[in-house]
Amino acid sequence: MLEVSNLHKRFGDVVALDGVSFSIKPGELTGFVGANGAGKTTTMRIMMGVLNNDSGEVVHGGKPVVGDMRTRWGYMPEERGLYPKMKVAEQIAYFGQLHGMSPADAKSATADLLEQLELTARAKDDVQDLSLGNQQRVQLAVSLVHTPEVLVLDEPFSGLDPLAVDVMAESLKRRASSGVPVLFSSHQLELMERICDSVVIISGGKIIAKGTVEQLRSDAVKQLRLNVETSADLTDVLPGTVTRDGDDYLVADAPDSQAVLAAAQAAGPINSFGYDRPSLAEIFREVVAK
Ligand SMILES: Nc1ncnc2c1ncn2[C@@H]1O[C@H](COP(=O)(O)OP(=O)(O)OP(=O)(O)O)[C@@H](O)[C@H]1O
Repeated sequence: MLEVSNLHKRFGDVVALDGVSFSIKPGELTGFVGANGAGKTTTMRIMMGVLNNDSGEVVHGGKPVVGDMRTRWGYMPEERGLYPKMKVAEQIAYFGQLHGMSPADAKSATADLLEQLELTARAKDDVQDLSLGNQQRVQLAVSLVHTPEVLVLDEPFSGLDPLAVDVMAESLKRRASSGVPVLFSSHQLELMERICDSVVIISGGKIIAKGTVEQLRSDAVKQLRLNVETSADLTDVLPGTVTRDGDDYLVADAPDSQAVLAAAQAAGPINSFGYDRPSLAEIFREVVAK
């Protein structure tokens, strides 16, 4: 288990983090969501030890994380850090060796990653000659080459085309399912909803919601959505606060879902009936606006 516990960080008068706590289970792909300036990068930098916190701690496998315990972690920083004039394959293998791999292991891991990230044809090109999206794939390879036991990625999907997004998402899912805790930030909430096991939402330096996507969506359920085969108007017939969405009825504040079902059944055959679960983007807007 990777735990971030009660992190506090100020930059002068700015309170960047105000008691940030969350945990990621091994094997969980966790999305980190927040508006600009919410505190994602600051949290990730502290997790990786590139920025000092004022208080709080990061704990991995029950032990506080200090210094070179992160040698086996993988990180994609916000400020991408590749050598533009170095060749793609050489660069990935070089970073592998910096993490303690033998030249032969680094070379073989590099070949696997080039294949997986669809970069084999570019192996001998200088990084500076690649498109930004392909440079980002190289950056991902650099964070993965040493088979990290923890993976932290700051906006790995930004600026990628849909095909590159799929390649990267597949690669992160694969790492997570091999037992690695993976945390990545993104503003692409539909993507998060599609690929994440869980989500942490930060606002103004505080965690305001966390849980699996399913939990967050179920907890946020506020209304029923139903469609009934009838020409009658059921707005005043169904119990609760009733609105229309096309042919569907939306029922909020229902005293009891079974009472709504019974009233609908009395009006005609039911085409559909269920909870109207909000999307992650809707949940995000709602919790951040609170
Ligand atoms: N080095 C710094 N000096 C001063 N203030 C900083 C510094 N780094 C971050 N901050 C401030 O801390 C707060 C959190 O910033 P942070 O970069 O962590 O947000 P973020 O959620 O990553 O935002 P974005 O989505 O825009 O990348 C902001 O108010 C930011 O201006």
